[in-house]
Amino acid sequence: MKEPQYSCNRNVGKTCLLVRFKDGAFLAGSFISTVGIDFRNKVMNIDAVKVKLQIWDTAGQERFRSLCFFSMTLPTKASFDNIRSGLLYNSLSLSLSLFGLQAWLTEIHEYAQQDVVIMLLGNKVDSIT
Ligand SMILES: Nc1nc2c(ncn2[C@@H]2O[C@H](COP(=O)(O)OP(=O)(O)OP(=O)(O)O)[C@@H](O)[C@H]2O)c(=O)[nH]1
Repeated sequence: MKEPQYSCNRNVGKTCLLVRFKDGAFLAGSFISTVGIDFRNKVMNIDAVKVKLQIWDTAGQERFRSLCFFSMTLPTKASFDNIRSGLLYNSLSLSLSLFGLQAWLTEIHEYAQQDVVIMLLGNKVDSIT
């Protein structure tokens, strides 16, 4: 199962949430932007069946966006064709991070399968002022 991860803006916490999900750790402090795209695998037991999740962590920065889409459209196994679901992130502490979601939705619907499942996640709930 391929489970990519999308977002609209940088610095909303995509990598942190992914690391937390995979390793149970939180990356506090210094922050390094994702360049292009990154992958992480996690094997889970669901109803006694072993399922391998492949989660893609995309770049939030506009200047790395074309690299990210280039990687996704390469004619390899890791391509848009294999996308089963997408996670759209926004930071609840930054109302601006909602802008740009439409662009990601358009890309997903253009390239991914018709029945792709999309989930909207709100992060940084602790930083709402
Ligand atoms: N307060 C708070 N900070 C967070 C939370 N999640 C992540 N951060 C911080 O937000 C910063 C950015 O986190 P990343 O996970 O690198 O963000 P990203 O969306 O992957 O960034 P790009 O790769 O540039 O798109 C880091 O300094 C994290 O420590 C959260 O839930 N609360």
